[in-house]
Amino acid sequence: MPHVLVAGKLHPSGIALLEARDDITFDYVHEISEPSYAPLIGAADGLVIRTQPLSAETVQKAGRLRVVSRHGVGYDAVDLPSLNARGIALAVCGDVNSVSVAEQAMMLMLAAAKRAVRGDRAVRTGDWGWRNRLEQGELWQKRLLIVGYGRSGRHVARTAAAFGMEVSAFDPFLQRRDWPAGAVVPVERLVDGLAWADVVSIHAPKGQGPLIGTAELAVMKPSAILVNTARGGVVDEAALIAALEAGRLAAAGLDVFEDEPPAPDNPLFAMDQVVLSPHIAGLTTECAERMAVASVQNVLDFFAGDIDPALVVNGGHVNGS
Ligand SMILES: NC(=O)C1=CN([C@@H]2O[C@H](COP(=O)(O)OP(=O)(O)OC[C@H]3O[C@@H](n4cnc5c(N)ncnc54)[C@H](O)[C@@H]3O)[C@@H](O)[C@H]2O)C=CC1
Ligand SMILES: O=C(O)C(=O)COP(=O)(O)O
Repeated sequence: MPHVLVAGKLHPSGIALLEARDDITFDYVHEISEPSYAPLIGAADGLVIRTQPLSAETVQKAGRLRVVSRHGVGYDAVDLPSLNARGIALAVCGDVNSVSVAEQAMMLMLAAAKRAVRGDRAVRTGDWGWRNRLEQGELWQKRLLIVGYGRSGRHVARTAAAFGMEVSAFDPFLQRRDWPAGAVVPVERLVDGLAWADVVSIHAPKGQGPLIGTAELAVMKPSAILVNTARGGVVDEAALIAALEAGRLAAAGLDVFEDEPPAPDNPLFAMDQVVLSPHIAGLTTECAERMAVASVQNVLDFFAGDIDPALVVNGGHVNGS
């Protein structure tokens, strides 16, 4: 009988799918950290995992493991080479959280443009005169660059167009022929898009190094806003802090950080031109349920031999092929 390890807190609807099965056993570890689930990995044929690391060392202990299912889509914390070496499939949730991410990106964009943190503080501290300093701005007719034109980037593009924004996107991995028809103009060079944009929203996965560092921030307008709902590390956090401190960038909206949770002395905490959220872009009540159900269903489908191949990242390993 296949045994599933659920590593990290899941919406009860996902757990209910496992409880309903008498042909599956499972362990459930609420804590999101590798040391908390690693001791149980040896018994698992399937693993459902949140954003915590899955290291090569833990994969080595996973003698029976056949499938890893990400609750969510980003898999930068998973050691893919060690899964590939053992023929272990990695599945992601696909399109279940992109609407939620896009809403969060729009919320951060609006909150940064309207200087929501400063406005809130002004009311609470009796600084009513702040309203006439006119730091707050509009999104209407502003230029938005989307970096990474995949599932979440495309939802942001559609929503931003409805706000009256002019939208371009940078995605070097999308062929021109795959570029969806519509008003979104492809940008060939990231720096050209950054120099053009009033707002930049990041929707690309975390790779080897930061996509946006000192040099990229330097070409952005001093009035520009940066929004990151993708991953900490896609934007060089120290470079971002330096640009904000020096007034070379006007504002930022961040859902993700290089260290999560960020250290209490992170300079971003003292900046009220910055609006922050605790990696919740995909974690609305509705979306948490969709991700839990989808990630558990992916494991069940894998054992049944009928998982959607589009959801398996390292596709060649499905069903041991
Ligand atoms: N904050 C949160 O709660 C969430 C964060 N995420 C993050 O957002 C990322 C994107 O999610 P989706 O849109 O669903 O993924 P996706 O795979 O649909 O789209 C990502 C796009 O980025 C492009 N890309 C890859 N490398 C790039 C580069 N160097 N420059 C520009 N574009 C590049 C790809 O070609 C692809 O079109 C995930 O990898 C994940 O890290 C995703 C969901 C929730
Ligand atoms: O989908 C993603 O990549 C996320 O960041 C959300 O993942 P999580 O809810 O932390 O498992």
